[in-house]
Amino acid sequence: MEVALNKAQMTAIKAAGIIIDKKEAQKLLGNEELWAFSSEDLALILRLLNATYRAGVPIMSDAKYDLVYVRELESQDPGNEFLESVEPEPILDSKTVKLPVRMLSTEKAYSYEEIEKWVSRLVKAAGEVGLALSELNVRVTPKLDGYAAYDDGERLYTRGDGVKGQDISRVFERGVKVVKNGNRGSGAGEIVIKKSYFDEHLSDFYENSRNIQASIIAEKNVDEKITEAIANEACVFYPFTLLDDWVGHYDVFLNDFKKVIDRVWNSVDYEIDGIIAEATDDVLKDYMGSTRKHHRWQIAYKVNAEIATVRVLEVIPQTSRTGRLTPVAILNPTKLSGATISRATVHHYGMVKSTGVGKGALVELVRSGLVIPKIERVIERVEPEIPAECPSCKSHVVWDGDNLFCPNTTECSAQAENTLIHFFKTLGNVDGFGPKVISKIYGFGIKSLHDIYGLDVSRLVEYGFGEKTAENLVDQLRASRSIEIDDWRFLAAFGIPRLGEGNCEKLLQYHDLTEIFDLTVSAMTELDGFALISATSIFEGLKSIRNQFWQIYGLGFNIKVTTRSKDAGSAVLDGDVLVFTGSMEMGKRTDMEAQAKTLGAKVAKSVSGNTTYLIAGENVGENKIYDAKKKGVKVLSELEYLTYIASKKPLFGDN
Ligand SMILES: NC(=O)c1ccc[n+]([C@@H]2O[C@H](COP(=O)([O-])OP(=O)(O)OC[C@H]3O[C@@H](n4cnc5c(N)ncnc54)[C@H](O)[C@@H]3O)[C@@H](O)[C@H]2O)c1
Ligand SMILES: [Zn+2]
Repeated sequence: MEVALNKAQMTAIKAAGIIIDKKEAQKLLGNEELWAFSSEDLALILRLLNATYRAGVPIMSDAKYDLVYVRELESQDPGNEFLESVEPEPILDSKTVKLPVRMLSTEKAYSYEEIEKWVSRLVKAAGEVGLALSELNVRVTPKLDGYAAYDDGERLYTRGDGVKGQDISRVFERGVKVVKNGNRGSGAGEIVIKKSYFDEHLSDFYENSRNIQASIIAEKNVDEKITEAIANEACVFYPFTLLDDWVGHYDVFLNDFKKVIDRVWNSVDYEIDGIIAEATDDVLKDYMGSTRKHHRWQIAYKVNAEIATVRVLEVIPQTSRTGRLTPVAILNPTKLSGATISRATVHHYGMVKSTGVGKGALVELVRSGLVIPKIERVIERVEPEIPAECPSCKSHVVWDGDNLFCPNTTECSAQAENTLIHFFKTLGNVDGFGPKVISKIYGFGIKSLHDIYGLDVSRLVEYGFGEKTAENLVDQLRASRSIEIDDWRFLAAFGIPRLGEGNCEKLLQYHDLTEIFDLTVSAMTELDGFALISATSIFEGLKSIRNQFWQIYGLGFNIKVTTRSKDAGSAVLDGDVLVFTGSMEMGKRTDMEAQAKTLGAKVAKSVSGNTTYLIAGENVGENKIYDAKKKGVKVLSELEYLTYIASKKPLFGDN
């Protein structure tokens, strides 16, 4: 196998303190005859893989890492240091600090039998510690596949090497919130990105969410798309205590294993890479303790992943609603984890070009659990075919970054049909207008939503639909207007770029549907969560659908209006940058900080030239005060601060 390491991967390897030159590293990684390696070399390869993975630029899938590489070292040298310790995270440009608690990895199980064995160890330990078996319960949660962190209320820490981590409190300063409006200080969790948001807004720009997590955590500036994702609460810190869970007796857990797993597996809209099962009894947990690598009372269950080598029959382009050409690889049908796979999408044409996926290429496919199969790597590349024209309208296609686009936004039938399909799919209240029906009526010249809503039974029969089907379709059109629909969903159905469901919901918290077409770009940027780039593109998008929108709106839909955000316009501390220090009389400092944020202030951890006020409670060192004053920052006592808020807050209004 050929492995070409890129610059980011080499940087990650160097940053992890591994001294190796690029050629040598490529040679090690390229040789798949693992049995021929010494255990030192295998451990070195694992360290290379780990360093790139933690930096957000992995070389291979987790499945292959776990099932091929780690397993090989386990069989050759089970006591190897690499296997016994927590796989280290890269050192960031931030302070290394001792962790308030040890943060460990988890033991892993890939089969029911391994879970059974773990449960029997719990049962044995329960006997030894005198816990009645009727009280032996298990908590099961989804295993979030994000970036591990620990929040003690003051700081946020990375896992580091499990004992010492790094202070990444800036993640909160960047606006990342605790999920579900949870409190600060709820312990271990993961920084994760909402899957649906990633697919809709980020997948064209980032290969995986790990790239994004890594840049949020690193010192470097995050780009606008990430800032927007943070503002939309699509990127959050998720403490494990807040996870929906299944808790029950160990017997039920074993007997209903599949049911429990299925339920937990589907309980969150975040990437997960398995489920976590753990004992709930504190005495038992204390008694069982941990190794240097994992807690004995906890285990991760991962669904067996499978890998297959497949020949590509051809790669065909498909034009999406936005004009982007998606490369679809048609494969020699192959059985993988119980399903027959005959196609897989490639990320974009840039990747087709760089990896050489085309007719006759040999690729490796991985399917892990319920995940859609992915082309893991290309074993034999070919000279790929890059389409010159749109498969639908034959327009000459153009590159934009890594993507090919059909520029014909007005007459490309693929774009138009997919736009119509998107409308009905987003409304989500009727299901008759899928790809087949849309494509058929489009062929008869029904090219707009307005045309569709003008259809009657006799016309549909003319187009070749049966009487029953035609009646049914007309009924559905009627139903789509009479069934109540949220205004944000209705707006999102028009498919304006950057105006997906999340942003529509946000926007309509501030303005009515009827007002948004008159919003200026600058008015939009003043709303929470709309940066300049998206505001501009939303403005253009709204302008371009304006007429069509009112035409459709005028047909009379049963629209439910979003309730206006209570604090719209009540950000009394807007523009203030506050730093709190010392112990407060009126409540916990963290609560005061949270309140200040809801009032629109930015809260920082240390005083800088940008700070508006330093709010000093009890027991604050002279130096701190002196320092702040020297920087020209005004110092307020707790009481002065509360008076300041009160003076800005309208007293009895609810606005
Ligand atoms: N692709 C690669 O090249 C590559 C390289 C290195 C590691 N990896 C992957 O990383 C894994 C090792 O990662 P790890 O050391 O983080 O160990 P792990 O996969 O066992 O995960 C342990 C972590 O799970 C997290 N977690 C998520 N949900 C949880 C929940 N509900 N309850 C409790 N904890 C939860 C915790 O933060 C904990 O630190 C490997 O098994 C492999 O899959 C891949
Ligand atoms: Zn086209």
